[in-house]
This record gives sequence, structure tokens and C-alpha cells, in this order.
Amino acid sequence: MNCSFALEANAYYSTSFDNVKFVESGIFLVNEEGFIEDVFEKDSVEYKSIRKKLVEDGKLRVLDDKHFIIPGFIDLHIHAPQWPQSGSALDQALEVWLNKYTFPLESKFKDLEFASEVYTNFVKQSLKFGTTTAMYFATIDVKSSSMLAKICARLGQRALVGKVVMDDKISNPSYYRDENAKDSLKKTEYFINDVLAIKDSCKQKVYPVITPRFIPSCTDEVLKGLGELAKEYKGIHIQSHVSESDWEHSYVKERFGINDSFALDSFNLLTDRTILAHGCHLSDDDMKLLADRSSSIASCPISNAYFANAVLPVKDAIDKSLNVGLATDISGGYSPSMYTAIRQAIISSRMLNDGVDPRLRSGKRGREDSSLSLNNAFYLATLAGGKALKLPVGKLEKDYAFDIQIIKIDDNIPSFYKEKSNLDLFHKAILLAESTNIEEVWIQGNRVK
Ligand SMILES: O=c1[nH]c(=O)c2nc[nH]c2[nH]1
Repeated sequence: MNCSFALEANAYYSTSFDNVKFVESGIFLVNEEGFIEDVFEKDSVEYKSIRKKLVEDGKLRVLDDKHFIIPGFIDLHIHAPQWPQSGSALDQALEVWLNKYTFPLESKFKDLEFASEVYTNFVKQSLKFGTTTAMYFATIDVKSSSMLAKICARLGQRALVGKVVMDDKISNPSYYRDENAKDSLKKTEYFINDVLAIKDSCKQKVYPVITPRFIPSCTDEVLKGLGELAKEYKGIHIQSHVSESDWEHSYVKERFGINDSFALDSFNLLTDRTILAHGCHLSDDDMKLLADRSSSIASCPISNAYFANAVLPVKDAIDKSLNVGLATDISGGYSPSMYTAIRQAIISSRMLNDGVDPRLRSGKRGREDSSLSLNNAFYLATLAGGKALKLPVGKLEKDYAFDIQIIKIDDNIPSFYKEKSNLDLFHKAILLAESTNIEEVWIQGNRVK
């Protein structure tokens, strides 16, 4: 038995978009590399003998009925440098918010002391809320962007980090842009190699990401060059924003005469490791193209409520075989908690389903078959994230990383009667848990909270 320790616990995890599996007193064996070596359920033939041996070897930890485990969350879209302005300035349109608040803040990150303070503080917050894998936009500054990857490596979070590319002289302010396309490409390649050099320095790994901020920030020359870099660094992840608001969507249509997805594709930026935030204005053809390329959408339900002018029809996208994960989108989204993102994803989907204008008659107000269940939203936050990143995370089965949250059931999660089913308790916990209910967080077999 290649097992460094084992945990016996009640557990919940997604097996599909609709289904969450409950495992009663499962025994999860974890190997030296931090992967789940095996899982034994109570009804398996070996359960008793395995348990006995683990107890004899002093390797088994047993959680009581007041605790259960779930996979760590996968936050597919975070602007870490925007953490200082989280919860503020959200009453502006996207383009105003970017120019008035966001670019001035991000430009401060060439100050490495400031960057270190903010990034360390954010990564700790994110871990506190059970985010075990995080996909980050840093800033245009190479040194502090590499520093973010190093901080994640040190604090134990699995991270995918991008140096942001912004080279267009008209749409970006002079105080916050790369000098020109060549400069962007040189810095991006330097950044990729800097992060690749530390990728394996930690068990959970950190990864570089090619990161054109969004089409309005980038020249054709840089987008073309980034597509070429993506070919050269085979298997590298790519992230950007796509069809995110009326303004942004119209800008791209005017510039190229086509939607963002087709424009990104023309620069070879849609791969099976491309993750695009928002996508609220994707057409059916856009969704089909993204699905054909096996690219994924990071749904950002909180920031979409502020900036997007629309709700992403997640169910429709999934029906069209387009993978959709979930994200907090700090700081367009105000909360670092994926629990809050899950809750908003459900609420927004219900409002899309029923419609919101009472002057329209019921049945004419909304978009049928759009509501997400809690099981659906939990899938987005876990298994769909792993699928987007092509990493073995988000599920509690053999060969997946041992990335878990240990949830404590206390007065925040009322349980005065025997719940009708174990899923009832799970649903209540996901909707009501506070950060204090997340008692421990483990990533790749290491305890980080
Ligand atoms: O929510 C958003 N946050 C950003 O920082 C950003 N940049 C481009 N588009 C964006 N959308």
C-alpha cells in the first residue's frame, strides 16, 4: 500500500453536472505525492481489513459526524492586484471602472514591497475560503507577476499566473501599458520561463499563463505573437476576457466585424487550455466554436451582475458542450469566496429563468430552462474547473490530487432534525457556511489552513 496517511470521513463530490455523490465514512488513502491512491467505501469487501491495518500502522485519522469533506474549489478567474479595491467602486460601467480605478491601482505593482504585501494577503484569504486551485491575472509588471507565482508556491496554493499584456497605445493609459508589441512578447516569454523554472519547486505546482487582457487592450501584432508563443510553449494555458459587456462586445465587432471568439481564434488563441472570463454575450456560433476548440468559460456571476449587462446562460452553454467553470473575479466580483460565487450563480440563473420585469406576463419574462441547481453550481466550482485546466483536481477519486476542505457543522448550519437525505445537509452547508466552518484546507496532501 503506497499510502502516507489516510482519512476516514463523510464526503461529497460531483460526478457530473447534475449529480453529487455522498460517501459515508469513506477511507481516502493519500500517497507521498499528494494524490488519492485509493478510496474504500463502507460496502467494499476490503473495507474492514484495510481499516484495521491503517489503525495498526497509526496512519488513519477519523472525522466524526459533525464534519465532512468536499473537494477544494477551483477559482478560474481572479485579478489578484485588485484585492485592495474589493468591495468598492462597483457603481461604474466597466470601461469607467477600468480607467478610473483599476489601471491606477494595478500600475502600483511595480513597487515590489506593496505587491508582496497585497499578494500574500490575498492568497491567504483565498485559501481561507477553500480555494485550492486559482487562476490569476497579475499586472503588466514582470517581476511582481513572477512574485505572485512564488508566493502561491510558498503558501501551498496550486496557481496559474499570467503577466498581463496591454500594448495598445490608444486604449491603454501611458502610465500603464507595455512599450509596444515586441516589448510585450519579450516580457511574456521571460515571465513564462521564470515561472517554469519554479513550476516543480512545490508539490502542487505553479504554471505560467499567456494573458492578453482583452482584445481592446491589445494590438493585432501582439495577439498574433501571443498565438505563436502558445504554439511554441505547447500545453501552456491561455486566459483572457470574452464578449463580456455591451461596450466590449460592440468594440470588437466594430474593429474586426466578428465576435471576440472568432477574433481570438484567428490569432490561434483558442486551445483546449484556454479559459475565457464572462462570455455573457456569446452567440450560438461562438459557443459552438469554443466547444469545438475545447476551450472553457469562467463564469463570474457577481461581476457580471455589475458590468455585463446580461446573465450567462450556463445551462445553454453546457447543453452545447461548452465547458463552464466558476470564478470570483476579484474585484469586479467583491468576494474572494467561491461559496459566494456559487450562491450568486444560482440566484442569477433563477432571475434569468423567470425574468425580472413584472410588467411582462409570467412565461414571457424569462428564458426557460436556465435555472441552476445547487448541484449544478457546485459542479462548476469543482469538477468543471479541473476539466477547464486539464488538471486532476475537483473530485475525490483515485488519481485526483488530495485537495479538500474539512467542513464543520455548527450553529451556522442548522441541523435540528434528521435531514431527509444527506444531500439536504450538504445543500444547507454550501449555502450557509462561513469561513469559520471551513476548519481545514489541504492541497496536494499538505495542510494549508
Ligand atoms: O471584470 C473585469 N475586470 C477586469 O480587470 C477587466 N479587464 C478587462 N475586462 C475586465 N473585466
